Amino acid sequence: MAPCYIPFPDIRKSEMKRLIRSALFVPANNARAIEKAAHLGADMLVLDLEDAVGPDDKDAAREIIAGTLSLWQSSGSLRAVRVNGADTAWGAADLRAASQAEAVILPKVEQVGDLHAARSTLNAYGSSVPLWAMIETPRGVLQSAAIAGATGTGLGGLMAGVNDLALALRCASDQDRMALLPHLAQILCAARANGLYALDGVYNQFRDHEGFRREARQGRALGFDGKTLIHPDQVEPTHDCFQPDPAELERAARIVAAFTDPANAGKGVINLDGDMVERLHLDAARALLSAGSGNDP
Ligand SMILES: CC(C)(COP(=O)(O)OP(=O)(O)OC[C@H]1O[C@@H](n2cnc3c(N)ncnc32)[C@H](O)[C@@H]1OP(=O)(O)O)[C@@H](O)C(=O)NCCC(=O)NCCSC(=O)C[C@H](O)C(=O)O
Ligand SMILES: [Mg+2]
Repeated sequence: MAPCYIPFPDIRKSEMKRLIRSALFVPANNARAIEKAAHLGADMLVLDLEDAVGPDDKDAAREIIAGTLSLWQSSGSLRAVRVNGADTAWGAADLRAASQAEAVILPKVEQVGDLHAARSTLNAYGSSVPLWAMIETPRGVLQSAAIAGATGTGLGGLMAGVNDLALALRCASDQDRMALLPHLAQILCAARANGLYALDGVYNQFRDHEGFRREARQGRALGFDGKTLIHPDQVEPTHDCFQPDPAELERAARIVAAFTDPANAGKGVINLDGDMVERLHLDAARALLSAGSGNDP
């Protein structure tokens, strides 16, 4: 399966970036899931050495990284490894073993120094693999602007870790995530300000398909590029949700047509069916249409 590329839907830039709507966590101690993951079409696969693996299995889990990366080579997915934190007994060895991946996910990033430390360790192994930071503690949320600004460390994106965050905040994660929304918005804003990917947190009730779709739509409305996932059933609905729907494309085409109309030549703002539409909306509409067509805006 070939990876999908679209222009990053950031209207300030027209660079081509890989589409990452779905990032599926796959426990490193689950051989069946690792094999199955290769055929699920997720945009990113994350071999998880951290929370999905108990302390007794950590060393064995690390041993299967190279084989898994090779098994996933033809999957078309971006192949990532989530390592244990640098403050654990396993973090340093994990980082070394993960240096051949296409992305390394660092859990519970709380300060810029966490990124610099990981980068210099990886550099010492000759690896320029991009880093992704999970923001999942109150300190991490408060520091998210500084963390996201450390793009010189090869930072590619931020992921919201809603389970750890809700636990640490002692807040509820039900009621449409009302208590988490300000923190999710802060993570999103930090990523957007620095041109990074931003992925929403996981949805634990993997048999509740309607609830999952509702939460995925909410994440998209917040501005996230995609969602982190825990189960194969969540891949397809995520892809459905995180791409422009026909109504959005149709409206974008009408905005472009309206500004192309000679009657509107030179206007900065127009009336389109009772909505005020500005030239910034024109730029966004062009970006959306070219994302749909796979061309540069
Ligand atoms: C949640 C699960 C334990 C459920 O597993 P299971 O009971 O096996 O579910 P199913 O019987 O419905 O599984 C159907 C088949 O799908 C395969 N499967 C299941 N999950 C995955 C997966 N993640 N990737 C690939 N394949 C998967 C099963 O093997 C079945 O296959 P088959 O036998 O052929 O039918 C399980 O889904 C699971 O372990 N999920 C991942 C959990 C995980 O990684 N957790 C840690 C990351 S989330 C996190 O930490 C977020 C963050 O840090 C935070 O703080 O929020
Ligand atoms: Mg976590």
